[in-house]
Amino acid sequence: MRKFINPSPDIWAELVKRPTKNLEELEPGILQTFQLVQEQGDAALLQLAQKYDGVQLQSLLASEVEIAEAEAKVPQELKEAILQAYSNIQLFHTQQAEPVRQVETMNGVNCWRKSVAIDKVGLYIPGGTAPLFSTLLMLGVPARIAGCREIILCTPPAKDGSIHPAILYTASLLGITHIVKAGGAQAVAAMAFGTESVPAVYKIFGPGNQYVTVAKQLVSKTGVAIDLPAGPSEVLVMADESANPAFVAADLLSQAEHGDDSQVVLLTTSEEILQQVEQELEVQLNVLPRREFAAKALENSLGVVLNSRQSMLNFSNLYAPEHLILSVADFEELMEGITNTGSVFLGHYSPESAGDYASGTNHTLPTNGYARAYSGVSLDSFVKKITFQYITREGLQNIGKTIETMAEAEGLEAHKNAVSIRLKELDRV
Ligand SMILES: NC(=O)c1ccc[n+]([C@@H]2O[C@H](COP(=O)([O-])OP(=O)(O)OC[C@H]3O[C@@H](n4cnc5c(N)ncnc54)[C@H](O)[C@@H]3O)[C@@H](O)[C@H]2O)c1
Ligand SMILES: N[C@H](CO)Cc1c[nH]c[nH+]1
Ligand SMILES: [Zn+2]
Repeated sequence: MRKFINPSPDIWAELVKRPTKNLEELEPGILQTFQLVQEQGDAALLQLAQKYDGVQLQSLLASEVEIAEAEAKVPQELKEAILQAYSNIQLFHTQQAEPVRQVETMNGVNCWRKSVAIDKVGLYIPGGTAPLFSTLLMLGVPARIAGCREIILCTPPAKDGSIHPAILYTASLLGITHIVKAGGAQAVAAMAFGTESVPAVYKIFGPGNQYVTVAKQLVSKTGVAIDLPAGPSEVLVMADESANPAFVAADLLSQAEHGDDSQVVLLTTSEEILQQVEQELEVQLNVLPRREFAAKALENSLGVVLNSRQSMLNFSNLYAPEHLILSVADFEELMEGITNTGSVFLGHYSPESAGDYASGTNHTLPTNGYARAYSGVSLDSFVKKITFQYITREGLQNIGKTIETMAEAEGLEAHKNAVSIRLKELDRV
């Protein structure tokens, strides 16, 4: 962890930069992948599965037999946990549905907005180093609530060509049957452009490593929509003297273990807490199965002592972390000052893992500072909001003059005429 004691605000902008490669470095390789997929379709996906996932696939699609057999391979305890998480995520996201509200802006001028599902969506489920079936719940549940008709799932295959049974089991729960064994930029390209086995979709969802995230950003220039840039995981913890150093270290490690390009940040008003957390990190890191990823991520991470709660807040808002934990005694006031983050965890007993798996909130969240302007995935991500209006004869007489005046001032006579022609007819009757 890189340590800073009361760093001058002049260097904060430098400190909040993430350790990820930039777009320019990754772009040429990803554009080559796009071209290959566009030219060769399924053949390119098979070739790239061999190159990047080290597997020679017999088929790109998971078969009905593979999907059916997965259920028996998932332990009962895990099934129950998945069902509990499913239910909480469903409850939280169902409440996000907006009722249709008709507003009469003037007498006879009626406006309303309706949410309509995006017809064809593609879900990317990371699987490079860990099979994130929890991500399938985070994307599949709101897609189902929204009513998306066609759901395509892409996830990288394991070295033996299989897909983790928990991903297949979760897909079955969600009624998703079009499961493609493809990862990385090639999966994103397949869902954007279509191949023989992968129908092109209207919007691509899902987190992933830097290749996946940059690929999504690049395809979004070609007409397909994307949810948000959700790259390598991050957490920022603000800790005061009341924090438990072992809890804080555990929270930092929980995101550091995602990958060596993850970054975690500790902000504290106490040098002693920083030291204690560092000691705890060492103890807990050594027994983690994914300690190599976590150790690399920690090298890129920050421990910063600041002299006030307000400074912690200012730094955090500038950093705009994917996840923010307030490990402080009285979080209420601090909470009100938060402006930039994906998701907030309050107090000493709200670990970030709760949001990753089961509390109900969505874990697909903006990283790399994008939380300054983006929100995480929600039910809204899977719908379009279409506006409607119905103007009565009386309504047009009420609003007509306003439209005519504005159209004339913009020099758009045809716009004005569309109103005038009707008003003249109404004057005649
Ligand atoms: N922000 C969020 O909401 C969120 C949620 C969950 C996970 N994540 C992040 O998702 C990521 C998962 O990463 P992962 O790698 O385990 O799985 P992944 O599925 O995102 O990526 C694996 C794929 O990357 C491609 N790839 C790997 N090395 C490559 C190379 N050198 N060149 C080109 N392509 C290459 C391969 O095609 C491989 O199939 C982690 O960074 C994690 O932090 C983020
Ligand atoms: N922390 C990740 C989002 O950044 C989500 C996740 C899935 N599984 C465990 N964690
Ligand atoms: Zn996580």
